Amino acid sequence: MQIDMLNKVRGQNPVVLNVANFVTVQDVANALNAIGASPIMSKEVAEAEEMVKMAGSVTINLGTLTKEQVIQMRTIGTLANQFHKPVVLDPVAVGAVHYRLETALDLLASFPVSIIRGNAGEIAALGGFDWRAHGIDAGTGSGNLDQITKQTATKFHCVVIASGATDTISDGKTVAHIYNGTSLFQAHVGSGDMLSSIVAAFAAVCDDPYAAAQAATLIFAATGEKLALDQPALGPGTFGSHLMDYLNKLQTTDFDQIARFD
Ligand SMILES: Nc1ncnc2c1ncn2[C@@H]1O[C@H](COP(=O)(O)OP(=O)(O)O)[C@@H](O)[C@H]1O
Ligand SMILES: Cc1ncsc1CCOP(=O)(O)O
Ligand SMILES: [Mg+2]
Repeated sequence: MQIDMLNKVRGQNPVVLNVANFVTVQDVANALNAIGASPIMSKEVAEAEEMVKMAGSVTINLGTLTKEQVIQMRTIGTLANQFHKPVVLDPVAVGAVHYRLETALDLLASFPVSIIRGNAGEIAALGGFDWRAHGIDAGTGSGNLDQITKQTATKFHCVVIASGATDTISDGKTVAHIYNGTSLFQAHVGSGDMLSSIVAAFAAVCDDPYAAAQAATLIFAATGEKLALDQPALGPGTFGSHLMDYLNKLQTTDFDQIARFD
């Protein structure tokens, strides 16, 4: 586990281009900034080429998609591939809304992505597995998440992160798990979106998307866990603002005692 990748993010301050959703855009920008990356959001397709050239990586978040935005997503994804910039796809609610699933599959057929980061309901839907997603939330299913994550990674030739109480990560060959976290993440809308863009920040400074996915997922989940342990009185609102402080202040050594993964 390359926890010291956090220092590379802070040292290089990579620009992360985000096609964000309008619900959590500010959380995503602040979380990226706090951890040491440089966020930029864009809604205009005409600036796509300049934006992609400037960026170290790209996050495409389907959270509040429109037809116009899907054109922008396709343009940015294609350009990112052309300029060798890693793309992270966050397939918000594809497990619950058929239109979104069709759109996500269409985008994935148009350009390759380095990493897909979603909850279990979203990853199962992309992989074609049976699951009962619940809006933006993972919902319930009885499938084996190791198999679902691994086979979805194989299907799309990329790294897949299925986040949740345990985060399951696969490159299609092996499966890794992160056991850190806190249930307060579930109470704060935007936790998954922040994670996806932080994964992109790590992918910008590391040529190995599997290693970047594992390091980013561990650091995000363990940061929330340490915060919840240090300040047990926090609720969903205060957790969100304190999370920014912790993303900013924690050092790699702070994870020595707390990190749980295999
Ligand atoms: N029940 C839980 N217990 C601990 N951590 C959780 C739990 N659910 C989600 N997380 C953490 O919350 C973060 C966001 O993941 P998740 O909630 O699955 O995404 P989304 O918001 O897209 O559904 C991840 O870091 C994950 O580890
Ligand atoms: C509530 C909502 N509606 C559309 S996008 C969105 C935010 C999803 O955020 P997250 O997946 O990070 O919880
Ligand atoms: Mg989500």
